[in-house]
Amino acid sequence: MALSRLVLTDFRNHADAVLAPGPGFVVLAGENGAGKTNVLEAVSLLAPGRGLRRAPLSDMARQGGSGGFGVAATLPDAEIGTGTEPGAPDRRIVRINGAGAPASALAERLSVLWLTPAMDRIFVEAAGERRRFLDRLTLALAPGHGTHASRYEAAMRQRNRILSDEARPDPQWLAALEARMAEHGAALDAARRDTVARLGARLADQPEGPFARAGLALDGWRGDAEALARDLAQGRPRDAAAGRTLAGPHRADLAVTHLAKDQPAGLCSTGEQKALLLGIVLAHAELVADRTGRAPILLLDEVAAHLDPLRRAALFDRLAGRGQVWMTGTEPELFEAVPGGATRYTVAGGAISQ
Ligand SMILES: Nc1ncnc2c1ncn2[C@@H]1O[C@H](COP(=O)(O)OP(=O)(O)OP(=O)(O)O)[C@@H](O)[C@H]1O
Repeated sequence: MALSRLVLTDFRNHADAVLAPGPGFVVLAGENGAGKTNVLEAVSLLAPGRGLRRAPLSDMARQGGSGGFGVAATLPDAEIGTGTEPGAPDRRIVRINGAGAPASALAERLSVLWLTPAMDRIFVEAAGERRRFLDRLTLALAPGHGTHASRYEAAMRQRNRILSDEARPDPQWLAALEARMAEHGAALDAARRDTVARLGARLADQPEGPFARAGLALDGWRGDAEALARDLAQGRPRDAAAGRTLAGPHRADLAVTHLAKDQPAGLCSTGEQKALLLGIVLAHAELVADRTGRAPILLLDEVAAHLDPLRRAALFDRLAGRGQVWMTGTEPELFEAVPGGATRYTVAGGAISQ
């Protein structure tokens, strides 16, 4: 799976950029603030969700531009695009082959996965970051995952509102919402467990190399739809008092262990944590490629700069021939060991040249 053409219109600091990358490595080099991460962010918006910065859409339209933005790409079998219109900076538009589509439909077209410097703290932050990471991994294996997540959350928001606002909430209304949460919540939980199990098995099979092997487990609520519906019904008074739903798959956490050291990832050094993340992402990319026949697009923001030359060469080796891999760095020299056939761009002040 690779983009053969990417067009940015008024996206961040790129007024009008057209890229025609090859199917393998795509290297973006340039000074701080040149607009390299912006290009990766644009690609990340071609998947469902808020992209790699999780920024509001209204931040993305170029200052001094039309007020809207566009990101369009050509895939082997489709033209896809997303953006906003000048008068509606918060409303996301998605098009597939020229027709309007929900953002969730993008997951059926391509998988995009990223590693950014902001993810360096994922193992010491609150569970939400790790859960989001796991959900992105899961989405690449189960495209319906995003729809289950949004339906679960929509039903939960309604239930929370009724429990907090109504003195005597209608039990039938609550039961209907809880049934919806149970259906989608159980599907969410099952898909996450499946991802953790498959990815865990793949990581366990790998030799201890330059990227640390991670052990994975899903912590938190577990059960089936029936159990979840029962737990929610019993938890009404508790949730009404708290003003939110205190138990369920929306509270799950991905527990990661450094296998060789038998240590929780949160206690590992920053470099070790980065190596764990990289190991998970690489194993996941291979798993997705084997299972779906299409390698995810990988966006590695400033990853090369944090690796010593040996690990850097090992990274390029491992990624060679595994689909489209976008990498950024301030120095072109960081990418000298990238095998031939890479598309190399220089980014400067929002202008991209080859
Ligand atoms: N909506 C916007 N309109 C115009 N420019 C923007 C917008 N949003 C961000 N920028 C600019 O984009 C630039 C940052 O780009 P980006 O994060 O891609 O840099 P980078 O090349 O990855 O840099 P670094 O190496 O420091 O990570 C900044 O100069 C910022 O001011």
